[in-house]
Amino acid sequence: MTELEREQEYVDRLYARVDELRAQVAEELAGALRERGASARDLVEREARVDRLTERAVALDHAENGLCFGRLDLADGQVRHVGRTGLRGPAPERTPLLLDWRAPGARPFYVATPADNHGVVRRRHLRTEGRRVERIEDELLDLDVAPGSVQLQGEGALMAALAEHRTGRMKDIVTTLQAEQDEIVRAGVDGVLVVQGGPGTGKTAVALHRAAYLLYAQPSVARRGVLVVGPTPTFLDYIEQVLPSLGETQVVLTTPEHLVPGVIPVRREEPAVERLKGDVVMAEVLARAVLARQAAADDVTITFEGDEYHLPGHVLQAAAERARRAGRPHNVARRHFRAEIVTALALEVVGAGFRLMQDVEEGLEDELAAVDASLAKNPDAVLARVDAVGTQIDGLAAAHEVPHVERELLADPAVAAELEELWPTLTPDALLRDLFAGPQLLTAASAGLLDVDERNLLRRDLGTEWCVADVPLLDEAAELLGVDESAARAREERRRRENARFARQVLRSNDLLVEEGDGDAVSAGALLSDDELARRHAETDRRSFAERAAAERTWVYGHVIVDEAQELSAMTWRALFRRCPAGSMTVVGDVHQASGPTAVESWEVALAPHTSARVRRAELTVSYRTPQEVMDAALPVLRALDPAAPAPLCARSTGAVPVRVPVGEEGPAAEHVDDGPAAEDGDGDVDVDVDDAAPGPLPRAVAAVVGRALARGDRTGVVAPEGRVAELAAALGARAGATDLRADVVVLSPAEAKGLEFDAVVVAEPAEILAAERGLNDLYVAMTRPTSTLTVVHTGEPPAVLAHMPVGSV
Ligand SMILES: Nc1ncnc2c1ncn2[C@@H]1O[C@H](COP(=O)(O)OP(=O)(O)OP(=O)(O)O)[C@@H](O)[C@H]1O
Repeated sequence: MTELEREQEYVDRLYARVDELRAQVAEELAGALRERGASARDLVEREARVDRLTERAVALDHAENGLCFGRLDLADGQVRHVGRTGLRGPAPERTPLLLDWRAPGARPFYVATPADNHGVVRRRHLRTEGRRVERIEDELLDLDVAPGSVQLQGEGALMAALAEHRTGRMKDIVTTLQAEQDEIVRAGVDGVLVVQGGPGTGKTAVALHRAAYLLYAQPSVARRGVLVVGPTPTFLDYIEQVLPSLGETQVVLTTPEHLVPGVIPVRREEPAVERLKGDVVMAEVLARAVLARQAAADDVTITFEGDEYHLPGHVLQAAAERARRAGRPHNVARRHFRAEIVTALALEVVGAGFRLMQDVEEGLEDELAAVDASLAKNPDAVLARVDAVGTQIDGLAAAHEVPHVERELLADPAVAAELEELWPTLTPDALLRDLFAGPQLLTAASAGLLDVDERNLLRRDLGTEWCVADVPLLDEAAELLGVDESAARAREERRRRENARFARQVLRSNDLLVEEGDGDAVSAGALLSDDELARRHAETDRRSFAERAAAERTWVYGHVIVDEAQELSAMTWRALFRRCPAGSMTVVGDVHQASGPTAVESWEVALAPHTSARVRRAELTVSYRTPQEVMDAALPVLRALDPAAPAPLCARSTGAVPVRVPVGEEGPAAEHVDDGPAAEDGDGDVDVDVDDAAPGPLPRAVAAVVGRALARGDRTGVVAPEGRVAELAAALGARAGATDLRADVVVLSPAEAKGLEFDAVVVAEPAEILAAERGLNDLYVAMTRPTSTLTVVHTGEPPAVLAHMPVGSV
């Protein structure tokens, strides 16, 4: 029997066990669903069991592909197979059959080297197709073991994975995770872990595997889930399969611009506006804007039942001060402010009535005239109050009156309107709209913080739709304003009681509940409290974890992962730390790829305001995407950005030297474009749906290069200056901008290309890319997207940073 056959036998055994478990789970699930249950508690337990079994069934399904991918032979003779999930044999032995890749025992699979072999003699990679073992490949790690005793087979699993054609969907790298990556994946959960690394060093892949690891290893993370923040929706589409393929679903994927549920920004603004809105100064402006809406008046006069009552400014200010105590947000503090003001008013009203009565008793003529006047205005109210206070008015009697008058005050629309004016209920939307559209509000909120030009940048009409940079401001505003949940809580309590009543009826009608004399619920052997009944019934929220978490702005996650983190503004960082106040985050990015208006050039700057968070740094140094030849071509761009930047090391070299294709007025001189090795059977002919009426020589040249890449079977990305994306896409018959990456050819701006990769990349008109605000960074991003070939197509002279590239024959 060959080694391959032996492994096949073992893998067959694993799949047989999976099938057995699946059947078992399915049977138990069916049984659980059929169960009627003797008691209401049984019902509760049954439901929990159904949830558990469903989760297990899903995990077993996810493990189907690539169930087992590794094996460790230890010096003590032990053999461990490593895979996507842990498996044990049947009870009572429960022999370990397969080790979950995240278990501590599997770690040597990723980190053992001949120099530090962690007790491993041999590491074996298994490449499977469905349930069939296609290939095995061994590494000998204990050099003291006689070389003849183990057989090394196959090419490096890593190289095979890296050389594969891309599919437009990121795959997990659980089978070939490298040691420096594994260290990051398994790093402790506390504090912020910043991972800096050049293009293609696996930052995204590692961050996602870290999410899977933490969900497996850290109960606190599993309870609250993980938030993954990526740069664009296209990027999220690109990575969305990775965590499910690792069996993890407790994850919410989002972009900074979709962080606030219900807010869908329609566009970006000028860089200067985005920069200003992203600056931390806006937190202060917003805080002041909220303060300005709280009892801003000096004195007020409130009319109630025809009489005027005066509230001096100092009374209002003192009440406002007390309401704001303990950092209560505006809409919560409002309740306290209102209560105090209403009491003050009620005392005024009662006091006025009391004085009136005294005056009446003293028989002062002019005061009688006042009573007459009052009666004339509102006879019922005055007589009612006189009645209530009676003849023996004193402080006590007046105090009894106060709650009654408070209720009357609150029910009076004019008083309610005055109170609302003094301290309005505000939504984030209203606060920001009023601020940006009202010159006075903005000037007051930003005095000493912003100058006139900056204020002008923020001005907009009341009805303008939200833009990307408004999102963290709306989040900040939501935090400052808070939600007064007292009414909702009261509603919830009513609903809870209603649920308990309903659950009781259901149980009674199913003969599961016997009512005892005192009204307590007694079921066969089990007592169920009202609370439990209500909870049991209320748990009808069948949304998935991700749906619930994503819908709740204030959801606190167990861990937050931020990709392309160098792009985030200070205001976005504040919004993210709110989603994980404990500051448990993995922040990955590359400061040399920083290109947006709010991007930072150092992690210290980005995280400085969050000094309470413990920050650790890690670095990834080897690029697994970018071949050496491509990195060499991009190196002058990196050096122009930062002469001291270390060039990422490359895991492989392809022999395909990137070329530039100059385009004259007439376009490429011939139909043939030599941009690297042609497909084996390719003759270099253009095989792309080129629009013959393509408007100019550049689109024609790009189309020619793309055609050649497609002929090689390469999934191709064209990265072009933003202003040319539509034109080039039209010429190529492709869809422009963020689109389905599974298409053969995609045309993107450098910003849209962030984090993505393609077999072949065509960079169009680099001089225009360089003309953007952070053009060098954009060009560096664009040039480092290919896994295989890079071609730069340009009109005119090449930019200096690309002049070194050899010219492709045209
Ligand atoms: N250990 C590995 N085994 C196999 N493939 C890997 C490994 N590490 C990274 N890769 C692959 O390298 C490519 C680049 O990875 P990834 O996108 O995570 O890099 P990145 O550092 O986020 O890049 P960028 O900064 O350009 O966004 C991906 O195709 C990824 O699957």
